[in-house]
Amino acid sequence: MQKLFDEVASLDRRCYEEFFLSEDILMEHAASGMAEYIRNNFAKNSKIIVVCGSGNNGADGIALARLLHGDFDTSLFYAKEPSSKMALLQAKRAQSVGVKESKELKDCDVLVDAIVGTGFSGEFSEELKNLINKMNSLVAFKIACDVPSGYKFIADVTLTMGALKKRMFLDEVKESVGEIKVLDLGISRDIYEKESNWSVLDLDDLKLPNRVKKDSHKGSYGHLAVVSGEMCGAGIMSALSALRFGSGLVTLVGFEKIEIPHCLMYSHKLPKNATALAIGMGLGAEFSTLELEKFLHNTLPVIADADIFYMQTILEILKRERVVLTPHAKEFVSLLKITNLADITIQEVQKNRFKYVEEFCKMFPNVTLLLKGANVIIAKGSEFYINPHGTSALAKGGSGDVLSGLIGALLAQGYQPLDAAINASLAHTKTALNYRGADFSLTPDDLIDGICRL
Ligand SMILES: NC(=O)C1=CN([C@@H]2O[C@H](COP(=O)(O)OP(=O)(O)OC[C@H]3O[C@@H](n4cnc5c(N)ncnc54)[C@H](OP(=O)(O)O)[C@@H]3O)[C@@H](O)[C@H]2O)[C@@H](O)CC1
Ligand SMILES: Nc1ncnc2c1ncn2[C@@H]1O[C@H](COP(=O)(O)OP(=O)(O)O)[C@@H](O)[C@H]1O
Ligand SMILES: [K+]
Repeated sequence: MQKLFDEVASLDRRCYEEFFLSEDILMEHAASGMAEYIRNNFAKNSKIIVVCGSGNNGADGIALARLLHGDFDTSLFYAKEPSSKMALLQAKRAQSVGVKESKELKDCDVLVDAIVGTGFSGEFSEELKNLINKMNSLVAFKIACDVPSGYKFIADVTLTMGALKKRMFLDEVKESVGEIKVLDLGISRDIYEKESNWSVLDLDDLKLPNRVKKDSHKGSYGHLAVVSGEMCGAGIMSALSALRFGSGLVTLVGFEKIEIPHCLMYSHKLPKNATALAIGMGLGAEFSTLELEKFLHNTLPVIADADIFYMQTILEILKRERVVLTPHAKEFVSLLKITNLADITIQEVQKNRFKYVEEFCKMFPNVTLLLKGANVIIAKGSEFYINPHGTSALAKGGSGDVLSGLIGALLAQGYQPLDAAINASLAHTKTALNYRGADFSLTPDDLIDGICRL
């Protein structure tokens, strides 16, 4: 798990004021970290172009060019003339050791974007927009210095300074950051960072529901009841996922007898020994509100998904002690509206995912919220996690039903809701990553099958 920060300027300030590390020392480490990455990954004399802006992000880039000069065919391209104190100093140093300046951009081995970093806000001029488009079109391995400039540069890797920034994990930013690596700034990252209630999950954080008890039987591993609605395939996929993820028993609950796989059970009533309930997937208009509420006359932990976010019944579910909600952005819009928290568009949610998740959790501190997307947010109370390991292979109808089944399985086996959501989400994305077929071909059945190889 790695911590996430809204801003790092205050962490830098602490370095100057409490650790007596100057801006120059920090910058030299930032540039050395980037140089080390290039030295480790590219042959001597490779052609490197560093595109620099006028501020300290540009200064990082100029320092990098100086460090590589002599061992690599390095040139500096000034998108804007240096203007910050450090950029002017770095330019003087680079010039005095003979770093070349280039007036045109061409294909190369490595293209470094050091136009702007975390100090930039606002809009680029047309000229800079065109320059970034040109950079994106070049054939080169692309490195973003600290952050991709304006999140418009499309990087293969972002070498970020000191700590991870939250903004890098917005869904739309996933398009531009590439792989993210954190560089130390002259002290260990553990000392550089402060406390944060936001973290990024690592795949290694996954704890599987491995069976350690020898003297056990199916009843030892819980019983998930999955409410089966109009689109019964959704419930079946959830139920099969739950069985694969260790739930001792899984029953589909509905009014109509449907064809189901032989490993599942079917009932018109909630089983007496159910230990968790999954509700919402493929629900459609199958049940009246009254009928739905019958399923909720108990204190079972609940995983609520999909259609339930458009129904008033969700307000009852929110009062429960153990509950996980798994909306995607559109369903979250409805949830925010029903709860009177906000009346906004999907675009507004996507631009402000962190803010609305925080507001929702403040209002419903008992609820575990999992907001789906390219980067999944999982939150409860004042604890916030991001799972960035999913890929667009998951962008297919039914992927979410599998996720709800995985969460249901862990709830049924006694996991606390936040742990259930975190571990199921990690299992979901790890299974997709393990898939060996073409990325467009992953089906919910492949996901369910892949659970057994975690
Ligand atoms: N703090 C530290 O010790 C450390 C800092 N570090 C590094 O510093 C970076 C932060 O540097 P920063 O604060 O100088 O800001 P930065 O991201 O370069 O952007 C500001 C520049 O943007 C420019 N600009 C503004 N509007 C613009 C526009 N529309 N279009 C184009 N340009 C525009 C503006 O130009 P001006 O208006 O002055 O002409 C100004 O010069 C950080 O990301 C990391 O890389 C590391 O070395 C670690 C140690
Ligand atoms: N581009 C993507 N990158 C990573 N994960 C994705 C992407 N698109 C979808 N997903 C994941 O796939 C799942 C889709 O769920 P959902 O939209 O509810 O689908 P459905 O209801 O059809 O099952 C979510 O877990 C989501 O985070
Ligand atoms: K940059």
